[in-house]
Amino acid sequence: MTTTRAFADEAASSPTTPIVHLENVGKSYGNVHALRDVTLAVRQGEITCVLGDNGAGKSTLIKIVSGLHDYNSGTMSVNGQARHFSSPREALDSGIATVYQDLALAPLMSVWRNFFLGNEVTKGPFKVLDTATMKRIADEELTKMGISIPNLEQPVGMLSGGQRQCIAIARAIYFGAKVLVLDEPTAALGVNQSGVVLKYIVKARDAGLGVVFITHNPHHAYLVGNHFVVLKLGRVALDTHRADITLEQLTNEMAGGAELEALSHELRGIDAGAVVRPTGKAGPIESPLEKHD
Ligand SMILES: Nc1ncnc2c1ncn2[C@@H]1O[C@H](COP(=O)(O)OP(=O)(O)OP(=O)(O)O)[C@@H](O)[C@H]1O
Repeated sequence: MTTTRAFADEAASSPTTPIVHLENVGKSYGNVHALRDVTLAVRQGEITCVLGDNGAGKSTLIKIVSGLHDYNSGTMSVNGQARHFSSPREALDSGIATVYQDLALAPLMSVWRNFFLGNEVTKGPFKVLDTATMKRIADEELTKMGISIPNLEQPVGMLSGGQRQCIAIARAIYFGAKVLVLDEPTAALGVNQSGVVLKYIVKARDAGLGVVFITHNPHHAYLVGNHFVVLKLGRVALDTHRADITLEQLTNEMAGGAELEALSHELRGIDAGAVVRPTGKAGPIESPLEKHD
């Protein structure tokens, strides 16, 4: 039967050593510098929120940590050992599980099949799929996490986006992830579903995992985060802990307080209510249905 994955470097970690530590990491795509001198410590039992606007470098950071891309400079250590992953499988074997927003699960497969996808339980000399065991474990594990899915035979494509994220999180925890990287898990969700997903992010943290929560939403980050890192144009613009920042300050940092001030200065004098017609003259827009003699 499939058991929890073993981690070769586990003994090297201590509660104070970051599980994943990026130090002055840089990544370029040709002459585009996606990341420069990025330092980030991910610790067990903490939710590290990585925030940033479009193009800040969040996806590039995920790709490095999850083994999709290598970095060009600096160091990434996992449990105290410098690593260059050459595949996502290597990252997974080191305990780093990444849940992507859209690619978390296979939509046409059932809940229990998805739970075991890539880690199927087999039995006997011919390695026949042990369906009964997989269904039982999936049911037990989802129940343990408080995830209520009435029918595990249902294709996951029929579930809500929030439920799919929760199943992917439960699966990563069951298969022994030490670090859970979540790529904008609440970006496509409404308020209620976001709340459910945030609850399971906290459960993952409370189960002792180091969670990396990538988001551009400071409100979601502040609801659950212990540690906040804001990326801007590939650099770390802020690295702070919950005790040292308020939601208002974090929101302001994300909104680019200084940039917004400069923009509002530039926009002063522009009449936001004005309508510019194709002729260039301001005035009310004529309805296309209006009759002209
Ligand atoms: N494969 C690539 N080739 C060239 N440039 C890239 C590539 N991937 C990303 N970039 C560039 O690197 C920078 C960082 O991009 P990245 O996708 O990491 O940012 P992001 O914070 O995830 O943005 P978004 O929220 O829009 O996805 C951007 O300038 C982007 O155009």
